[in-house]
Amino acid sequence: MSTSTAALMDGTALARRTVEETAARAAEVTRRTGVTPCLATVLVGEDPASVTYVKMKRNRCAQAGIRSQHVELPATTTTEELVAAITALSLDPEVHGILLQHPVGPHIDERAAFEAIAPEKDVDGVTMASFAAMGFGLPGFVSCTPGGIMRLLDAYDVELSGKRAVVVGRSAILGKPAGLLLLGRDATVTYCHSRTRDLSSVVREADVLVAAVGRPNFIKGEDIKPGAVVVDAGYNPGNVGDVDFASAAERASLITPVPGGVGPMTIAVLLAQTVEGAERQLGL
Ligand SMILES: NC(=O)C1=CN([C@@H]2O[C@H](COP(=O)(O)OP(=O)(O)OC[C@H]3O[C@@H](n4cnc5c(N)ncnc54)[C@H](OP(=O)(O)O)[C@@H]3O)[C@@H](O)[C@H]2O)C=CC1
Ligand SMILES: Nc1nc(=O)c2c([nH]1)NC[C@@H]1CN(c3ccc(C(=O)N[C@@H](CCC(=O)O)C(=O)O)cc3)C=[N+]21
Repeated sequence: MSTSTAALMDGTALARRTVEETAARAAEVTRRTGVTPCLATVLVGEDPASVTYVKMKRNRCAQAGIRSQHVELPATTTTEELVAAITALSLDPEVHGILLQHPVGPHIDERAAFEAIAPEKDVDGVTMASFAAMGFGLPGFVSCTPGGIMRLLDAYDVELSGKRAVVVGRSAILGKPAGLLLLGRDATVTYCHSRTRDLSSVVREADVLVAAVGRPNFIKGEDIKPGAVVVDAGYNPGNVGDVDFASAAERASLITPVPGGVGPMTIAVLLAQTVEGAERQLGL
C-alpha cells in the first residue's frame, strides 16, 4: 500500500489567476491606446506536438484579449528564410511579442533564428540578451517555463535561500535558465545532465528538485529527499512527466502534477510577458 503525503502545486489554478490578471492588463492597454497587444507565433514544419502547443498558446491569447498572428513555414525552410521572417516581425510595429516554437529542425541554425527576435519582443525569453539579463538578475523577459516554475514556487511560499536546488537538464530554454533563476534567489544550485556520474546521489541531496530531462518517469521516489519540493517540467508523449509521480509523492512535501503543473504556467508567463512588452512598446 502506498500513501501519498505530498501536497500538489496546482499550476492550472495559478495559471488561471495569472491569465485573468493579464487579460485585465491587456484590456487596459487596448482601452488606453486603441492597440491590442499582439503575439506572433512562428512554427516551422508540422510536428504534431508543436502544432498542438502553438494552438494552445494562441487559444489562451484569444481568451486573454491578446491578438495572435501566426506564421507557418514549411519544414524545408532555410535558416536565411526563417531569419528573414523573424526580422520582418521584429520590425513590424503591430507585433509586440514573438514566439518561435522550438525545435525548428536539425538543418536550421536555431540560435541564429532566436537572435533575429528583437530584444524588446523576446517575450519567450530565448535570446542571448534575455539570458544574460536573467544571469545578472537584471530586468528583462525570462524563459517562460523557468519563469512559470519560479511563480509556482513563490505562490506556494517555497523558501529558496540557502536551499540545495538540483536541476536535471541543461537545455537553453529550460534547465539552464531554471538554474540561473534559482541561483538568483540564493539557492545552492547543482546541474545534472547526461554525463553526470551517480545522478541518484546528487538528486538525493535536493531540497528543491527541477526535472527537465525529457524522459518519462525518469526520477523515482527512492531518490527524493523526504520533504523535498519537486517540480516536474517534463512533458513527454502521453502527458507523462519526468518524475515518477506516485512514488515521488510519497516522499515530497510539495509536487507538481503532469499535466496541470508547469505546462499551464509556461503559457501564462508567455501571455503576461507579451502584455508587458506591449505596454513598454506603446509607452505606457
Ligand atoms: N511544460 C513546458 O512548458 C515545457 C516542457 N518541456 C519538457 O521538458 C523536458 C525537457 O525539455 P528540453 O529541456 O527542451 O529537452 P532537451 O532534450 O533539450 O534537454 C534534455 C536535458 O536532459 C539531459 N538528459 C538527457 N538524458 C539524461 C540522463 N539520462 N541523465 C541526466 N540528464 C539527461 C540532457 O543532457 P545533455 O545536455 O548532456 O544532453 C539535456 O540537458 C521535455 O519533456 C519537454 O517536453 C520543455 C519545454 C517546455
Ligand atoms: N520556444 C518555445 N517556447 C516554449 O515554451 C516551448 C517550445 N518552444 N517548445 C515546446 C515546449 C512545450 N511547451 C509546453 C507548453 C504548455 C504545455 C501545457 O500547457 N500542458 C498542459 C496540458 C495541455 C494538454 O495537453 O492538454 C499541462 O501540462 O497541464 C505543455 C508544454 C512549451 N514549449
